Amino acid sequence: MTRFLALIGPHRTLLVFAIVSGIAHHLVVLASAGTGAWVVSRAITGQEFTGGLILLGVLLPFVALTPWLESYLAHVAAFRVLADIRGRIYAAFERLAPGYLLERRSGDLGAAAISDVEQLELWFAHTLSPLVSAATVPVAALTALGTFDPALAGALAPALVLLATVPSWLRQKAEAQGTELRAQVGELNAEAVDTLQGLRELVTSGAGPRQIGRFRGLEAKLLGAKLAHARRSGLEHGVTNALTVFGLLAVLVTAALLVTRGALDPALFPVAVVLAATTFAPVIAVTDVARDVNLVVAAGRRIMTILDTEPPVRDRVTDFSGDITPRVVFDTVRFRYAPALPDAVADATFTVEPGETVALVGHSGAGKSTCASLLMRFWDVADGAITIGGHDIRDLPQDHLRKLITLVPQDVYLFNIPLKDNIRLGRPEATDAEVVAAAEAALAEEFITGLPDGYDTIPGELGARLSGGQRQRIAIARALLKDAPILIMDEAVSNLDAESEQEVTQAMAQVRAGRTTLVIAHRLSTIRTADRVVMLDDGRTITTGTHDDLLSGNAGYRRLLAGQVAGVE
Ligand SMILES: Nc1ncnc2c1ncn2[C@@H]1O[C@H](COP(=O)(O)OP(=O)(O)OP(=O)(O)O)[C@@H](O)[C@H]1O
Repeated sequence: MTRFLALIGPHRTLLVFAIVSGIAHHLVVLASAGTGAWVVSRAITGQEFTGGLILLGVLLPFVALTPWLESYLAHVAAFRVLADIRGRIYAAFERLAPGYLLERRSGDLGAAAISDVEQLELWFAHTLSPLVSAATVPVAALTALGTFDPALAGALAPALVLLATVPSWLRQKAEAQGTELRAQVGELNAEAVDTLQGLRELVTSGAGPRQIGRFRGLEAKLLGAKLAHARRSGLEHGVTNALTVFGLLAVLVTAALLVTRGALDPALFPVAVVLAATTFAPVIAVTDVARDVNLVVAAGRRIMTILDTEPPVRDRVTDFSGDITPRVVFDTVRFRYAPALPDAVADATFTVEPGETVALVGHSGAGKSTCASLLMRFWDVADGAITIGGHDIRDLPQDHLRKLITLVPQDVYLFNIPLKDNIRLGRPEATDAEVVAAAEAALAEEFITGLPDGYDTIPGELGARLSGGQRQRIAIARALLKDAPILIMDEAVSNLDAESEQEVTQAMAQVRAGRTTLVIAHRLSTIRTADRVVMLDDGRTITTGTHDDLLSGNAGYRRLLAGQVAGVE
């Protein structure tokens, strides 16, 4: 929680004003309740009380104004801090992508960014200020009671002290419950996202009822965690109430004894009782929120785990200037995804000359996509080096590297924003005319203008309203617009119909022209048009050459292409 205090940063002043308003609120309530009781006792005993009434008149507007101010300022500060924390989480996602995100479920990460952060509102808007009030206001009340008679303060103090310690009695249990509950919420969220993403597969394979069963199981677990939380919270609530009554009774009895012995002015009797009653308010306010602080702690830990995770790659340099020749060299590159796993790339050695197209081929699992990821620096090589224009890519800032490279992936991701904005993703400042030119070159213009909303069409989540071939042409338009000198294309393995395939191939030829291109190729039509072919097997470069040379001289290559080339088996 202290780490979260450090995040308050620029919103500190707002929170300080909220806390001051909170203290003022409790003091004003204390003063007006005391004054009210004094006025009543003066009225009953037939004494003058006009001064008290005037004071009440002055105090009452502040009784309304100060809690409003406290709540408003604390919420403004809290919402701003939450927005800052979310910004940090999104930045962390970007820094950690894609390695860390592959290990975590996206629904669970979404829950951390949204509902865990939301949970922190309790701390910033509802706990901090009451905590300070609870620590200061009772001191003022005890001092006032002490001036009437020290025995009154002595009667009230034990209950107050005990009350303040209630949240710590079951702290360990509460923390474990909070951790369990927030983890269950994350799990349920992850399952919901997973189900929605795989809904088509669930429906077509008749696995819907099984999935509903899984949901019920998770719901039951969440319910169990919530009930455990509610039982402990209820117990603490009961104890708090009992201690409050005990404290009030102690003051009541002590005040009555003092009055009987003539040690306390009877007119102060109601004042003492009302003061004691009001003193409990800020302490109870804190114990009320403290019952749920375990959830805040758990949510905070989940958030901090994300913020504290080391990114898989770090910039060794922050600055780079100068031109780079787009010549890509893989020099005895070795890489594995985790220490316990075998090498995904064991010895990749090849060059892509400026403007040349190299097709990277190999059986499934040979390490083709890993090579592309290493070139994008999603991970750093374990041994060997990848250089661009003679510069080790680890000596280029990631921002700079990613400006040099465009990726056209297999599974094109389209955002649920207009197509024109999807196309200008890599160059947001591009004009509409430039977007149209890129779409034309990618052979996407015709189908886009044929849509009712044209370039303003929202493609649906993940581009669901477009065909596979259309999504690929949008990705190619994106790449053309970004205009990076190096292109990585991960060719889709999914079958396109002959017409779409031809259009995508033509569009690819446009975007490849003049660029250093590495194509992860599956189709013979693509491999044939490449200048050279690099064949990987088990993470190693086993041969390079032109398609024709390899076809005539390499049995492994022929086996790889068997079925795609007439006469090759
Ligand atoms: N994120 C990952 N974590 C762990 N292992 C991985 C990961 N991604 C790939 N691998 C493993 O690394 C090896 C190389 O995978 P890669 O995806 O690079 O092969 P590929 O040649 O691109 O295959 P395909 O043509 O099927 O896409 C495989 O054994 C694969 O199981």
